[in-house]
Amino acid sequence: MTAEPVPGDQAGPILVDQAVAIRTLGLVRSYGSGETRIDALAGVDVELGRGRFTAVMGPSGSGKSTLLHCLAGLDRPTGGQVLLGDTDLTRLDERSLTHLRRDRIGFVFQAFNLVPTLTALENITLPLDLAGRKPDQAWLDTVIATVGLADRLRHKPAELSGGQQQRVACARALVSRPDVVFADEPTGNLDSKASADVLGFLHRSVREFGQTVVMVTHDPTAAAYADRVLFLADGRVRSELVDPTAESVLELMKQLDGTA
Ligand SMILES: Nc1ncnc2c1ncn2[C@@H]1O[C@H](COP(=O)(O)OP(=O)(O)OP(=O)(O)O)[C@@H](O)[C@H]1O
Repeated sequence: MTAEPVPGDQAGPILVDQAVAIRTLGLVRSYGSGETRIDALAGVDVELGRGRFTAVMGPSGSGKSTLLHCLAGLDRPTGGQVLLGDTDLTRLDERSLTHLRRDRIGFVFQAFNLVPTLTALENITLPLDLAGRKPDQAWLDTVIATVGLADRLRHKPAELSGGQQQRVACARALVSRPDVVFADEPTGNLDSKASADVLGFLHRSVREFGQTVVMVTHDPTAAAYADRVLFLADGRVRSELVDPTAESVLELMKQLDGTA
């Protein structure tokens, strides 16, 4: 592990652990003010490992999506810091944040979010096209082969099944080799076979390509694909499991429910 100071940090140098892809310090996201104020995140300190698959779970309203959106630079926290490597997202202006999302972050959403008028291949290469970058052909071929879409590349999203569409979205997220891929309920709209395909692919991207993946899910079976599961409650990290199984996740969910 090597460490280096974070440039420009007012509270003094923070050591950056190179094994950590992204970390938060005292992360707060509040909505509203006065009596109607809601702290969606009420002080979250987490370190998410590089080349690791982390799942985020917790009851509805516990802050999972808010955390994911703050980590991915899609939402602005009201307090604390988000450090992607040595970049503090909370200090970036909108333009820099847009570039950071384009160049260093990949997304997979529950609703696939593909462009309907583009083919599967055009959807996959869209982030690179928008950035004016040429795809690394060997890497593109590897990603397409891994998601098993080689014979579907000329199809438009409406001609693909939900599972195939989500595999296109996964390939699109990976093709620029982002620092982190964020997946928000990626299997929420899929049947169990298609879910297993998508989760298997995310898992392989971590194991074989060293990708860092952070996924929000309600499903213990999905969480079991991760290396680590964080459990949120009331905007805070309440507990965690390393090397989870569906059974150990379910068991901890029951315990946490009982003590809520
Ligand atoms: N734009 C907003 N304005 C006001 N309150 C919000 C907003 N977005 C989220 N919240 C509130 O913040 C809290 C956390 O919401 P969040 O969507 O992060 O929870 P979640 O754990 O992802 O829930 P779910 O599992 O239902 O998707 C909730 O109480 C929610 O109502």
